Amino acid sequence: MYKINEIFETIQGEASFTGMPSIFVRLQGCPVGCAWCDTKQTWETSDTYKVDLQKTVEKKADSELWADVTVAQLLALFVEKGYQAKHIVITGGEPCMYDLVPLCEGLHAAGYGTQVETSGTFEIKVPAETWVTVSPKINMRGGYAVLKSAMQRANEIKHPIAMQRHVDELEQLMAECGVTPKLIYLQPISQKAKATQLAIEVCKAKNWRLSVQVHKYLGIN
Ligand SMILES: C[S@@+](CC[C@H](N)C(=O)[O-])C[C@H]1O[C@@H](n2cnc3c(N)ncnc32)[C@H](O)[C@@H]1O
Ligand SMILES: Nc1nc2[nH]cc(C(=O)O)c2c(=O)[nH]1
Ligand code: SF4
Ligand SMILES: [Mg+2]
Repeated sequence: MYKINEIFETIQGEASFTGMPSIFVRLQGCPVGCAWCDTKQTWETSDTYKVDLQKTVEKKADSELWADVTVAQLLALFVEKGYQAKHIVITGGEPCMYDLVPLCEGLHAAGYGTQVETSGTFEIKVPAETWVTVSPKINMRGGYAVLKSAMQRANEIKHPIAMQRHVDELEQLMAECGVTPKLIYLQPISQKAKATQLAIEVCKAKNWRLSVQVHKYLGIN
């Protein structure tokens, strides 16, 4: 069983898979507490907010309602909804609070590809084929050993920034971990003009990439 906050089909709006039709599976629960988090409704897993799967699918606005769902139920739902996307983005909340191997293996067996969005604060339990996007939450939780193994497993790094300090922290983390990722994205926090300008300048200077949360500019999920 996985606690699910919402499921929807959309266009991936961040990092390497930007533009890819995707089914998003947003898991409930995150103890990390980033001040600028855009999905705070996923933090709590209190039973008070437990509902049926159908209610999480019908959501018109963000809410803390969540449902317990099996992999088989999820696959049946994708068919029932007529979703065409073959790329599944597992996000949250913090999806790596869960063992994602059964979920990803079930999805792969049904012909889907998988991507996981994680903060690197929990051990990443996914099959080798899963694309892992690490958005490292530095000094937040989980400790250095966990974050280091996440940095080593990452297929891409996506780092939200608003000020130079955030860039410095990322560089220090990569140096300490001894990793030089091929794909490093800077993502301006909350479409702020100053953050966007800084991200553009740093990307040019360091030959990194920009990720601008395209879905927010389009006003879609
Ligand atoms: C909501 S998080 C969920 C997955 C996981 N907990 C994580 O932090 O990677 C998905 C992505 O959105 C980023 N994010 C969250 N709030 C943001 C904001 N206000 N502006 C830009 N990116 C944000 C996170 O850093 C992460 O890359
Ligand atoms: N379109 C779209 N792309 C996304 N990429 C990462 C998202 C997330 O919330 O993890 C997200 C999201 O919520 N919507
Ligand atoms: S780790 Fe991800 S979901 Fe959790 S508070 Fe930070 S951005 Fe939000
Ligand atoms: Mg989002």
